[in-house]
Amino acid sequence: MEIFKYMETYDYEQMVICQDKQSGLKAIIVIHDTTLGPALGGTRMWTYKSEEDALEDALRLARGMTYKNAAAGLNLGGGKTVIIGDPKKDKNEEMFRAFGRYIQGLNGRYITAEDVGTTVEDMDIIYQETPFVTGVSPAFGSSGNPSPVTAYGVYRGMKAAANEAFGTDSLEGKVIAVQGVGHVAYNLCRHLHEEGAHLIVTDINKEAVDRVVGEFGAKAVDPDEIYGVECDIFAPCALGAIINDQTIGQLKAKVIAGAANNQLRETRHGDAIHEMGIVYAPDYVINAGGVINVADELNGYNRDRAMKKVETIYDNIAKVIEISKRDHIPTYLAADRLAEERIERMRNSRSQFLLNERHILSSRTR
Ligand SMILES: NC(=O)c1ccc[n+]([C@@H]2O[C@H](COP(=O)([O-])OP(=O)(O)OC[C@H]3O[C@@H](n4cnc5c(N)ncnc54)[C@H](O)[C@@H]3O)[C@@H](O)[C@H]2O)c1
Ligand SMILES: CC(C)C[C@H](N)C(=O)O
Repeated sequence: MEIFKYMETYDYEQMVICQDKQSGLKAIIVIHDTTLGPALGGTRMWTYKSEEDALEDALRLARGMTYKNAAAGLNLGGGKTVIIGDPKKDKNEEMFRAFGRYIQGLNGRYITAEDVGTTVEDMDIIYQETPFVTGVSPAFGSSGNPSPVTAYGVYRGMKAAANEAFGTDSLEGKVIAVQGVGHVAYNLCRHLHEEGAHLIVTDINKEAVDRVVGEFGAKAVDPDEIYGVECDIFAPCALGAIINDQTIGQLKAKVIAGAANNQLRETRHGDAIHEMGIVYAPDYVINAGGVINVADELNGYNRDRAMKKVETIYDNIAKVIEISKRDHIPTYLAADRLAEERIERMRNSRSQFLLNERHILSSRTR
């Protein structure tokens, strides 16, 4: 990859390569845009096939956070970290302490939280080195694990998308295919089951599948089968790029609404599903519940206030669908316009992020 060319094309601000030999830390922090405020985005730990793959993931995810935070109406920019390694085998305390020191070195330009492969316990370790971390344990006055809140936001957004496709936002009796039943999707399945939906699920982790089969009466299928199952709604809740040339032709759903980041491999895949008449709830709009929740920590966490804002994901998805219909454009493009217009308006009234008291997580105890 020609890094500067890529960064220039999508207007990235900064990339930090972090290496700590003793702990084995190999991390890439990417700050995409701080027009709206400090870059808030989670830390993913994953076994990438190559450094190139890790770099590309970090870049794509960081830019996604800029759009997510802007579309959610947060005064935050976008950034993300990937740590190269196996979250089941390669973690140690020194690694997250070392990573915390790198974050501290950015002096508030980047604030982290959980993502795939990282946990509240990891955030607690980072917090020993820097206040610029959210999703820390409630014992510190924090909001804890963002996944259940993300799940609730996805559930609300799914209802808004269903309203467009089926003329009712009730999910009772709907068949919903869920790809990946990890932290977010387990909680999503609970909401869907409580509303009377029928679940078809898959995961590469058998234990995760067994849990939702046992608790919510879900039917399990193999990972490759999930795209082609007969269903009303497809909920991608694993990793990104799963709407692509290989999968689109298999899809039977009328709605795509799930938690995964970067679901479209390329924008042309968003055009294709639009032409097929599928109502697509743009990933970064529907999965903003977690970041809305952790962002509230910056004001001294208040769960009621955070949940009220998460409720607005229903309205945000409805608004994106309305713009899509009004302007005859796919929903992914409508969401991009919403986010870009907000950033542009703010860019004209202020430029770069400056640290002020509101961004210091002072309400917590150490
Ligand atoms: N956790 C959050 O609050 C949050 C917020 C916004 C977006 N997201 C996104 O939602 C997605 C899920 O996040 P999570 O926190 O639940 O992660 P997780 O790691 O707990 O769950 C992901 C699940 O997907 C499974 N999986 C991976 N590859 C798969 C495949 N090919 N087929 C089937 N299953 C597969 C994993 O085994 C795991 O159980 C991610 O894309 C994440 O970036 C998460
Ligand atoms: C909780 C958030 C800061 C990060 C989350 N993983 C997301 O992608 O939105």
